[in-house]
Amino acid sequence: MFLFTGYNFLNTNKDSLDISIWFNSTYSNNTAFTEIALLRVPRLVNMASNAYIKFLRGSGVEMLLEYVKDMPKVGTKLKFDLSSLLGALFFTWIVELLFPVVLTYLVYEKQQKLKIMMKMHGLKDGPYWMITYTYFFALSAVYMLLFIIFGSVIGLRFFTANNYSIQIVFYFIYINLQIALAFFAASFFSSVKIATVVGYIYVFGSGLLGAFLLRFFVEDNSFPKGWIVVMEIIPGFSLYRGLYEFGQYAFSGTAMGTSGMEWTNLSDPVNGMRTVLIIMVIEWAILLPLAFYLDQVSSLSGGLRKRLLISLKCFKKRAASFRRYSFGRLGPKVTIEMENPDTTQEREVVEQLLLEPSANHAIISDNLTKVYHGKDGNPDKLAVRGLSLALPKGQCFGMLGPNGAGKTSFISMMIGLIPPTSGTAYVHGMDIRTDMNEIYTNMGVCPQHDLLWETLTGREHLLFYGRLKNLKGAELLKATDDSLKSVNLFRGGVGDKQVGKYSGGMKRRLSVAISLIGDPKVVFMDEPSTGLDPASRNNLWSVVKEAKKNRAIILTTHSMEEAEVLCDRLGIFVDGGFQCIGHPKELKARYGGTYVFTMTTSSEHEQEVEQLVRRLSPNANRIYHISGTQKFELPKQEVKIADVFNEVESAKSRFSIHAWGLADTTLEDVFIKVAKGAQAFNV
Ligand SMILES: Nc1ncnc2c1ncn2[C@@H]1O[C@H](COP(=O)(O)OP(=O)(O)OP(=O)(O)O)[C@@H](O)[C@H]1O
Repeated sequence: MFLFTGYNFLNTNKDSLDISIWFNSTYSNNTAFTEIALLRVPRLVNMASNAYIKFLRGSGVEMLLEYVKDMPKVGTKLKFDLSSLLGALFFTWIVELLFPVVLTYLVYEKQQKLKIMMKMHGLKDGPYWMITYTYFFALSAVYMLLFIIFGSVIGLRFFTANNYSIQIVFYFIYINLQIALAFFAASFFSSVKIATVVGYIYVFGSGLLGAFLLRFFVEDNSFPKGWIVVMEIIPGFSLYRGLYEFGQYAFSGTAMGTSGMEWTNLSDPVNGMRTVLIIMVIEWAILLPLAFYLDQVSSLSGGLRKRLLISLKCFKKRAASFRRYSFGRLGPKVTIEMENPDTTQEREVVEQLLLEPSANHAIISDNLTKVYHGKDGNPDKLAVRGLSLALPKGQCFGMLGPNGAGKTSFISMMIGLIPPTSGTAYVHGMDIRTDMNEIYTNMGVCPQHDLLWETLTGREHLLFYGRLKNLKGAELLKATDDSLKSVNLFRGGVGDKQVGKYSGGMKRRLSVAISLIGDPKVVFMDEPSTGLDPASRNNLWSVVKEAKKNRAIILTTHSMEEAEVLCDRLGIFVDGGFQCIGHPKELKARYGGTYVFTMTTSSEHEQEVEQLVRRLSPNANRIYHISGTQKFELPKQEVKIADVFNEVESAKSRFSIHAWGLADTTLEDVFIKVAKGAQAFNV
């Protein structure tokens, strides 16, 4: 830096010194500024004072105290733009704040399985990405626009000095890169909490490192420029560098009285903006397809794991479609000791259907198997053992089974939530391993746990899923109203309340309505009536009864009553396989060829009760006995109901009977018998 100074000694008599000093500065480098320092001029005054003393007292005299007096000057307004100095770090943080917002939203949809739910109802990957990307782009664009407008309105040179078109191009490219980065990062997270923490650490970390590390290297002329470019590959750093350049040009403009960055300045050797723009465009073009690909193959998405190698997938798809319906069963046959006759019969039907396809069958499960691989030294768990099932249209099939039997695992494979370990299933002839996207367009799902957006209303959910099922205009509005009415969410504007304010039962009914909207031909319902009060449950049953007329429904339930009311066929599922399959009445007849006789007396008459039962039925079997209450199974062929009444009447005259009853076998009795037989109650 050069300092030019002019002295005009106006009066130098013995009494007073009158002097004018002019000063100005240049920059050390005439290609562009490198640094700007505030000028300090007391030295000039001291030099003039020294010269005056020497003039009066001789050249040997020296003024002892130097630098004590500031330069007298006229009052000026300090032109100092704080934003230009602080800007880079502060504005990096402001711009980057959108990153954790986008990331958290994407991971939330994945964690809550909302994304897979949307896919299950027919939303394809392409439109999902386009809609989500456009939404975040619009959000970011509005945010950045307000950022520029606000900064300009309050007059910060950081915004007003630099050419607006450069700023707009820079922010446009950066927000695209930031969204692509969020999509990319979302593939690696399955927990919203962790994603949020990591997102904010990235924002603050990259800003601070940019300000204290990158900036240091940028300003150090000896640091290799190539390394700076490598560092700027990190999007937070490229953002920092761009904002740093805006700040530098705006601030130098302040000092020099010129404007900030113009397009022509992009070719300045010290201006890193052009490199940053190029890096960001290339990175965006790489990150976006990479994120899409990772989303497809990532198992963390909670969805069906796609084949990692696309070529392998294509090969398998071709092979599978070639084998479909021609080679019979796929996958290794699971050996099941002493397979029961119902299962064997169902397996044979499936094999026949694979050889001679029938358009009448909506669902064919062929030897479907699921093994959960044990982690941390735990053994593998065979959750579904080579399940074969053929379900014609218009039938509601019920899966009953104790907890942990494998019902949810079976449904999850059928709806694409988890991949089968071996075997497969066909939905209207389409393979669940390869054609899930096509299957989704004709499938309705009511999952075990409600997958709903807390902030949307019930009606909005139905409108959204209705649109996914290609309903439009008046047809969509009618279907939505009908759906809300059918599940009792129409009256009193309940359907227009946010789902976050719904009770558990209301959410359940909405989930059922969603599974049926758009007339899907195959519907899976996992414990649909869980948590419903009796009135709502009855209402739901009539909805399902109506719905099953022209579609195939598979439902899992723990309610025998529900199974009996709704299902045309039942399978009792124990320890990964069916123990029996049949119509509820048929199962009751088969497994329940007995009446259940119950009598409660005082304890001293228990013996007499047992004798009474033996007289009625010599082969009666006592199944329950506790403090005076006994329960017996009486083979139907040995017992006449009239005899039972006569015996009880005559017993009443001999001892006191507190209560008694005779009941036909219920489905619950069948269930307990079958499940007990399979020794499944150790779960
Ligand atoms: N992700 C998993 N990893 C390991 N084991 C699992 C996993 N999911 C389920 N299991 C095990 O597989 C078996 C079947 O579970 P599943 O949830 O399919 O049973 P379910 O019949 O639906 O039970 P419920 O009626 O309680 O919902 C259980 O023993 C369960 O512990």
